[in-house]
Amino acid sequence: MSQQPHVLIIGAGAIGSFYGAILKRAGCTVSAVVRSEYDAIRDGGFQFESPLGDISWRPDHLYRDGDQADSKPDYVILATKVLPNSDRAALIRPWLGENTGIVLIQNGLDIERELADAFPDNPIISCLAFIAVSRVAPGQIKHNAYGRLVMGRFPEGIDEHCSRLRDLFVEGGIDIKLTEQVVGERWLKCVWNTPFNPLSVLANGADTYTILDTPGGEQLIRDLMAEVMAVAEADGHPLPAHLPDSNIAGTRKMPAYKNSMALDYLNDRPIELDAILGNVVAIAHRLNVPVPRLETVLVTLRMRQGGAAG
Ligand SMILES: NC(=O)C1=CN([C@@H]2O[C@H](COP(=O)(O)OP(=O)(O)OC[C@H]3O[C@@H](n4cnc5c(N)ncnc54)[C@H](OP(=O)(O)O)[C@@H]3O)[C@@H](O)[C@H]2O)C=CC1
Ligand SMILES: CC(C)(CO)C(=O)C(=O)O
Repeated sequence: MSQQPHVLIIGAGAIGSFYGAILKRAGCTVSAVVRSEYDAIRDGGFQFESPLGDISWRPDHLYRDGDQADSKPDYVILATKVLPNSDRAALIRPWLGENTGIVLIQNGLDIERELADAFPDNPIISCLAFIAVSRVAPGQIKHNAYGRLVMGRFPEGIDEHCSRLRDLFVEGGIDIKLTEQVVGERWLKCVWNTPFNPLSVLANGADTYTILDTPGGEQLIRDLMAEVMAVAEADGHPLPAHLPDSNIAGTRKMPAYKNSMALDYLNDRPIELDAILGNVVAIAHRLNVPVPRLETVLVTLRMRQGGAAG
């Protein structure tokens, strides 16, 4: 691999453009595939408001889609939303060389398998983002806080692709945790996302304080967390019993916050219902773990979507 890797971001929205900015600061060549915001980004690049300072940047190469693929980057970072109608393998395929690392910075559970099956010879680096960042206008991004990534090779382990990428992110100013057990880390994060994200949509785009402070709200969150933890344990990833307490205490310490699914709902965009909730319920069914509350939330949201997500 060359001194300064070439990184391609596919789906450079809030997350993709943020981590692209970090890799640009680390001296990488960073290119981007963008869809609806192509013209704005071609004209003005990615403009940031961020506590990190001015991290605005312009992609070295800008593409509309894989038909324009003219290189095989060292890493392809996929940062689209995980939606049922999006063929993620098709988005990546045109850009893959023999040794290209596939990096997923996306929420959800069991979201890697489809890509591991499609590209068995390429390393898959699975990442969890702990950050609050959102698009406010075409090409304009507001980074509110945080930025830490947890990453590891899927299905397990840490290899040289992970370590190299970790070094680059650290050089760019981001805190990274490398993990041997990235699936366990996905479960850990889902204990927060699986209750909070869908509930915020049922509650009409509610923020974290509204959810926790509505009478019965915190208890509902705790009950949903307990169901997620029971599925995680049955799937071979037991989680610490104090997790609901520490998650809730941590959430109360942050300012009132609207998660990414609440923002999608409020902006009339599709929500990642299957990746964040549906896949957890599917695993529960496979392993015979009762999850009545998670099922209720899932089915109600599917009704709301007119059955489209079913
Ligand atoms: N934002 C946050 O704070 C956090 C987000 N996450 C997760 O990160 C992932 C990305 O989220 P986020 O960045 O917020 O989402 P955004 O909606 O901001 O960005 C997604 C990007 O993907 C693009 N895209 C979708 N399909 C295609 C396609 N076929 N070709 C090219 N581009 C495409 C979208 O373009 P278009 O505008 O055309 O739709 C958009 O630019 C999600 O899984 C989310 O759950 C995790 C932690 C925090
Ligand atoms: C954990 C959190 C809230 C970080 O932004 C997230 O993953 C989301 O917004 O979906």
